[in-house]
Amino acid sequence: MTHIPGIVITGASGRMGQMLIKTVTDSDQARLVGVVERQGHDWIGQDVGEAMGGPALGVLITDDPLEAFAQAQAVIDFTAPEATLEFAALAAQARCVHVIGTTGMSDEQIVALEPASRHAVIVRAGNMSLGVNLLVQLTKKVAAALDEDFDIEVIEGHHHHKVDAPSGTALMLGEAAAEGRGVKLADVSDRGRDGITGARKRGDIGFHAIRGGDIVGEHDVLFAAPGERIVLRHLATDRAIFARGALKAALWGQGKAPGQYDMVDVLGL
Ligand SMILES: NC(=O)c1ccc[n+]([C@@H]2O[C@H](COP(=O)([O-])OP(=O)(O)OC[C@H]3O[C@@H](n4cnc5c(N)ncnc54)[C@H](O)[C@@H]3O)[C@@H](O)[C@H]2O)c1
Ligand SMILES: O=C(O)C1=N[C@H](C(=O)O)CCC1
Repeated sequence: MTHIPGIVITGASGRMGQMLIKTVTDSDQARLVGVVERQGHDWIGQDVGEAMGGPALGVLITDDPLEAFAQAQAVIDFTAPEATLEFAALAAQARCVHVIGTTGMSDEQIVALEPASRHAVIVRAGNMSLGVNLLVQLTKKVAAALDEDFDIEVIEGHHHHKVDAPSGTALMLGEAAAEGRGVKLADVSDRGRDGITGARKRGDIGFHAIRGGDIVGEHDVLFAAPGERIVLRHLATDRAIFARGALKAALWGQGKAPGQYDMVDVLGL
């Protein structure tokens, strides 16, 4: 019996799914024990290595998540909100650590994760990279140090396939800025201005989304005052940074008490 945790990757054919499969198979700290795709996908039943255009990995792609989770100690899930909710219940049933990278979840969907987190560890973050999670801490500090003479705007850019806006990362940065200022983001959030909007409201936190080409993920937090500006910036150039963070979270979660955690917990920031 090996103590190396067995990992299941959901959304196997996706941009992040394939990156996660590579990251787990390259690691000597984890074993790939299952991969899941949605029902009807043409990868179902194939060996995942061959489906990805490489050598066989001895792991067949399934559309039965519970069967896969039952063999595993952790599930790494970068899919879509409805799928993630279903996987949370099944991962809890299998007592697997559930690492959630999926973004675009509504407030109601986030609340709906609560029952699963009473039985299993959930680590959820809109961005699993070390750099962004450090930027979140910096944003909180800078926002706490400056007053409302500094207008805060979060500007993000992603590839043209991305379906949700603002990005999960932009929302993390907005939350951090609001927390630093001691306000609730919901009370000050101003998303994507268009038309005769009137002058900017003092204290608002603005969000803007660029979508184009193959941008992996770019985030600026702008603090703009009369006469000076500060820009905090993170540029992702390789999805491997998200996959490495997710694997770290899956390993960190082993043996932890059931509950909801984030990358600040995992990275000890
Ligand atoms: N937290 C982070 O660090 C981070 C980083 C990158 C992407 N993301 C998020 O991860 C998610 C996926 O991004 P992507 O670019 O890989 O998208 P993608 O569209 O390339 O991949 C999503 C995959 O999920 C699969 N899927 C959907 N429903 C499913 C179901 N019910 N069962 C099994 N598989 C299912 C799809 O078939 C697809 O293969 C998005 O929400 C994105 O914002 C988060
Ligand atoms: O490619 C994506 O989609 C990404 N999503 C996350 C977000 O919404 O912030 C992280 C960056 C890449």
